[in-house]
Amino acid sequence: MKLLPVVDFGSRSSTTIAELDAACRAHGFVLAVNSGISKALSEEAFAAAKELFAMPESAKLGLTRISAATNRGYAPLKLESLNHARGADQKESFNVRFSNNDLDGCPESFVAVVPKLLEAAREACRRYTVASALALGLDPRYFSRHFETMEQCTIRFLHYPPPRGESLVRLGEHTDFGLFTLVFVDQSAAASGLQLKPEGAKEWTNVDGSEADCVVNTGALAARWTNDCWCATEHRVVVPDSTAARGHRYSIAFFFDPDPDALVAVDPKFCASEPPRYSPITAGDYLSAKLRAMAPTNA
Ligand SMILES: O=C(O)CCC(=O)C(=O)O
Ligand SMILES: [Fe+2]
Repeated sequence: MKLLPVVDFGSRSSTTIAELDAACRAHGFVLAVNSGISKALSEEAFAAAKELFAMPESAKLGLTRISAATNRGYAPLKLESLNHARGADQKESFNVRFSNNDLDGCPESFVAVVPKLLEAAREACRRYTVASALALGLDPRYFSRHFETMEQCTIRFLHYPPPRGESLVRLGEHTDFGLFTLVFVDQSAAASGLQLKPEGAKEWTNVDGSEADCVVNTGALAARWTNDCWCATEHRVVVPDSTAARGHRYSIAFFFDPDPDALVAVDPKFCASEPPRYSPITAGDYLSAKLRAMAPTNA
């Protein structure tokens, strides 16, 4: 596969917009620069996340625990499964949202960086929603108007410890749920291990995001709005080589999910040659169902 295009989130040039559209139609993955989340801030966030995950097990188990209803807090190793057929994911994580975070027991550095990241995420959302609406030939506010409260957006800090002779798949194949996701990977990891498989492809392709701020991928709600013109492509995280197998991998995923009352219905623009593939659903109903399915007990 051709290397992923590097998209400048601040640019509205016709070349950038056309590259974004072409990549999202082909597989839904691009690399971003000028995302709104600076290098210094992502480095500060990784340092804080490493401190959080290095806390003793007993302290981590005392942190607020994630549930499908809140989607905030700590998920211990192997609690969740993005792909049930494959078993538990080899990761622990901590989620924050735009309000009602309970950071009791988290390191000071973590408590300090969360509000900065949330503010930067708001800017990243503004930049990318406008760029993607333009790329699709839609009104510039087509998506951004559904990110007023940002209450369904989530920042997820992830830690994948060295695998203990188990599966080399760290995170099972899945598609993301929302409009789009930004993934930052700690650059000290020898190789990222993030892979994507476009529909119909037989092989997995490595995603190398080292030249950019982060990787951006299209989520299922963008696919629904565009009648699959923009793809929500399967991706996963594997242990890419023996050096990585001894290492810890850290990433931070920003999930941009529209406000709960946003009605996601296929836009007529994408129904010229075929009927809508999806019935309308609110972003609230869609995301709740997905989060319940990912939870360990389906509760
Ligand atoms: O950790 C990563 O690099 C990817 C995470 C991811 O795809 C997800 O959490 O949905
Ligand atoms: Fe994902």
